[in-house]
Amino acid sequence: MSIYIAVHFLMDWVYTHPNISAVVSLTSLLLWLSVRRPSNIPPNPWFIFPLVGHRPLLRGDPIETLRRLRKELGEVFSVYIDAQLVIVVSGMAAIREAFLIRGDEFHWRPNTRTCDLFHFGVICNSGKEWREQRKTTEAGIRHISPNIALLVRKESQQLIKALKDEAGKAFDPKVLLHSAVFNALTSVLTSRRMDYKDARVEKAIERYTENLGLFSDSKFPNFFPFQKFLMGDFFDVKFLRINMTEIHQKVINPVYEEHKSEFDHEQVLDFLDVYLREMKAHKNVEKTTIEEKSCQAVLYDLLWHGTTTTGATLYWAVLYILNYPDVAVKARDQITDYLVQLEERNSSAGAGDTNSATSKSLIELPAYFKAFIHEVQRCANICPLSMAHAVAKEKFLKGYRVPGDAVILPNLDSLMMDEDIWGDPEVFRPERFLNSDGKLSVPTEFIPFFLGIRNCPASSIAQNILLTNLIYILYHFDLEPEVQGQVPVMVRQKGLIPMPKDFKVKFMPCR
Ligand code: HEM
Repeated sequence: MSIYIAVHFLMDWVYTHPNISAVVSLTSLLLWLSVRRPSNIPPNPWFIFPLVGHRPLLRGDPIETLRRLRKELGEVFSVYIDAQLVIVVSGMAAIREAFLIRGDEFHWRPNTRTCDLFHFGVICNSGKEWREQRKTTEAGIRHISPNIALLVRKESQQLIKALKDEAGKAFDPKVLLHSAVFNALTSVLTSRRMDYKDARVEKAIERYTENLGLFSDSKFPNFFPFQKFLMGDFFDVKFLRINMTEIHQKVINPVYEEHKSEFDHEQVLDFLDVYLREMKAHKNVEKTTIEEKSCQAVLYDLLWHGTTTTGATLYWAVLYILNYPDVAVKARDQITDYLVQLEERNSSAGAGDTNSATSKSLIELPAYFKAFIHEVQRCANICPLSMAHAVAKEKFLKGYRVPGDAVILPNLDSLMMDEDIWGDPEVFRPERFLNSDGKLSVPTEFIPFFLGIRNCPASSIAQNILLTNLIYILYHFDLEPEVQGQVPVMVRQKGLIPMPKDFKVKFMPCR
């Protein structure tokens, strides 16, 4: 009887307040739409907040949360960030299946706002367009590979000079290390050297870092479907665009125009020359994306991603050297012996250049030093979620449905920091990469440059820059903390490329 009265009362109220009823019904429908989940998608935390999904769970340290969710939900799980379904793929078996064995299906990039902005280059492209850009990018990198070591070495010597200018002073080396990488990349890719004092270098680093922050920032509208229609710049999209335009105008376009006006078929020297040659070859090809704006966008991608990733790794390496002086001494002893041997070998062979640690094969480098670099990359773990992937249309992975509009994240953190693989993943211990004969031994799960058709196409350039700069830094300097006895703490900050908290260090020349 009481239910009958309540229903009757409700209907009466709806009848007399039609506007309020419509608003309440619409709001309820929207709330219901925002918490409903399609069937058979990978498991996700049962409680979902209306409109923001699982976003509140990811506040704090999102990587820590994903580690916990992996334990609770398994190797393929999902979370909702606002209205966007995000599928996280963890562990070697699932990562191999999706991105190596079925790489073609899982190579796509999601249709997010960020990818909209960057879609002419290689990083954010998919399908046929991506294949064209990727092929040309790989051809360009292959073409320059014989010269990489020499050019990188020259740039490293400039870095050592710049560090000697700061000798004995406590300073934050972040910008200088990123500039060193940026300069090495412009030199290798475009044959143009930029000086540390060139204002464009510092500006480019500043803009690249800001853009990375905007990408990483949780308020960025990638996952909010209605943001496109909002007025103003709530989500910093215009800010991101202005930054990109500035880098294009100050760095990319001038160097592109110079190359274009000087292009000589007979003298294809660097990456840009290779791209220009391909543009000529594709001149009469219908619907090709090998064109001017893509060339500029690819160069932007390489400089941006290359500088931020490799610069971050070097910054972490300096922090590890400060925190683990014994490891640094051991690595340096090996490097010193190695450089002496190389010098002797070169002088007995009559070679003019005796300082050419890296123009010789990097394979000859001492095992412990290489193990040190591997351990820096593992612990720095600078691409914990690699980059966002997608599928063109619905697929199944490990029995779960992967809808065409889902964002898919390869959880590289699940490999770099897995207790089952490393035993003590939180400990910095280069020896883990050495076998019982003292030779370098790298587990297959160590894939900082990812795997499959979408792996990092420039891992050889990145490794060269890392090894060469660290050889020279260890060889030329003792590193000391700003205040004797107070070593900077190793706190990981949030972000797409997690950086340590800013710190200061003294570079004390030892030769
Ligand atoms: C320590 C340094 C570096 C690390 C750890 C690193 C790691 C990665 C990873 C994990 C991916 C991801 C793939 C994905 O999930 O799609 C990637 C892609 C990429 N990397 Fe790197 N990278 C480094 C340095 C560089 C450098 C120096 C360059 C350029 C000179 C570069 C150019 C690229 C490009 C263009 C892609 C996109 C490839 C594609 O979408 O097909 N990387 N890198």
